Amino acid sequence: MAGGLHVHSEIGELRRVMLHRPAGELLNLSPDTLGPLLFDDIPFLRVAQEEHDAFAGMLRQEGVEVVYLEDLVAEALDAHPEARRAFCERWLDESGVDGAGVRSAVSELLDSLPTSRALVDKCVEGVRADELDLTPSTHASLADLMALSAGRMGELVIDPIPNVYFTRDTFSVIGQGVSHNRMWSATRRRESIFGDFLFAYHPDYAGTPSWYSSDQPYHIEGGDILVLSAECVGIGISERTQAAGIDALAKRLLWAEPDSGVRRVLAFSLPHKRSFMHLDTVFTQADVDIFTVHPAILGMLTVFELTRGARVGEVSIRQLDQTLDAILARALGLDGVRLIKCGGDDAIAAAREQWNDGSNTLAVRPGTVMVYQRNVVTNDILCREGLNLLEVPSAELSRGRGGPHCMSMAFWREDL
Ligand SMILES: NC(=[NH2+])NCCC[C@H](N)C(=O)O
Repeated sequence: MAGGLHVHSEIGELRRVMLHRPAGELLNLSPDTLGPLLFDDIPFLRVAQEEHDAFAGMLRQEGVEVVYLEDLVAEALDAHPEARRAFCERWLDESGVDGAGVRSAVSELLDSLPTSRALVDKCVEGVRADELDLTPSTHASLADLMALSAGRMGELVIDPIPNVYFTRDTFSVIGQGVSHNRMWSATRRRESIFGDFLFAYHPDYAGTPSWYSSDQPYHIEGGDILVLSAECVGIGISERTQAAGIDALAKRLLWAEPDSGVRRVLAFSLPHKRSFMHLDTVFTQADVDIFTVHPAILGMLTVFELTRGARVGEVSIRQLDQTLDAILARALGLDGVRLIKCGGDDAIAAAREQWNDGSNTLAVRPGTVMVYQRNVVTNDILCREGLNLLEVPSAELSRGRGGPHCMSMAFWREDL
């Protein structure tokens, strides 16, 4: 296995995966900022890190190479020191620092950091006013004064980016290329900077074909993208992923030069609400012919198929009227697939365990899946259906509203 990317399924033997270890950014969450920062509670960092280390350790135990986003971005900046300034400027531009005085104080803080890795960590963590070296020029404008009046109480001048540990979402590996996604929420938009610099400058990843770029106008989030096979990609039309974004991504995948290999995009229309946040929160693939699903979506998904149109660059669209299992079976070239319901037939367990990502499984190979330990009802059912479960401790990680699939981006899977 060389550098680069190779993902043609959701379940082929996982060889390399990218994570982010949650860190100081979670300490910069406060009750007042939880809503806009897309958290429902404040995780206890030390335990969240222990759980995350357990997750990474279990992956390694299965023979998977674990790489960390923060290391890759730092390596990219080390390989191209001239890119460090552009990286800082873009992060400052997108961080909403309007006053020139505060901006230059933050810039100095960034410049004082000894390593690229410390820089990346700081950018994720956010900046408190009491970390800045304040001079008279820092108070030169109204914008500076307003930014700092909060700061006197030790508050944040720049918000943290606490959702980085959901590495599934900001860019998506499809085949040998990558979709640089434009995120739906303001809090997650700066995450794109990391992927953009990684794929521009990292020695192992520069030159990777791009299927979508984060400066396009329509949002797409990676949790909505499932690589069902080398020829077929499933994408959720959701609160997070706009239909127009899928039009653009599908067109590129279907007609890209060099060829992406994708011949069919299935678009699944989801209700626009938080419990159905992404396609991977309502179903994920666990084995060649097994999916775990949120029972509430059965019978209510509208599915469209996008394929090459008659002329170069054209896309033809048709609505599929079969049931979800029939659509998935056809997409995978199988006679049938089994859909295992999160929570079984118990509506309360289904809703509760769904909320804690009960159907957000990460396959390390066909039939062996990582799941959150806390979803005992669903896990019991998955076991009885013959799946091999690797249970990730999840009391704290789950507070960010994402499970093993959301917390990982597959970089390399063996072909099935
Ligand atoms: N692929 C996923 N389901 N990711 C979950 C992301 C959770 C995160 N708090 C957000 O709201 O964006």
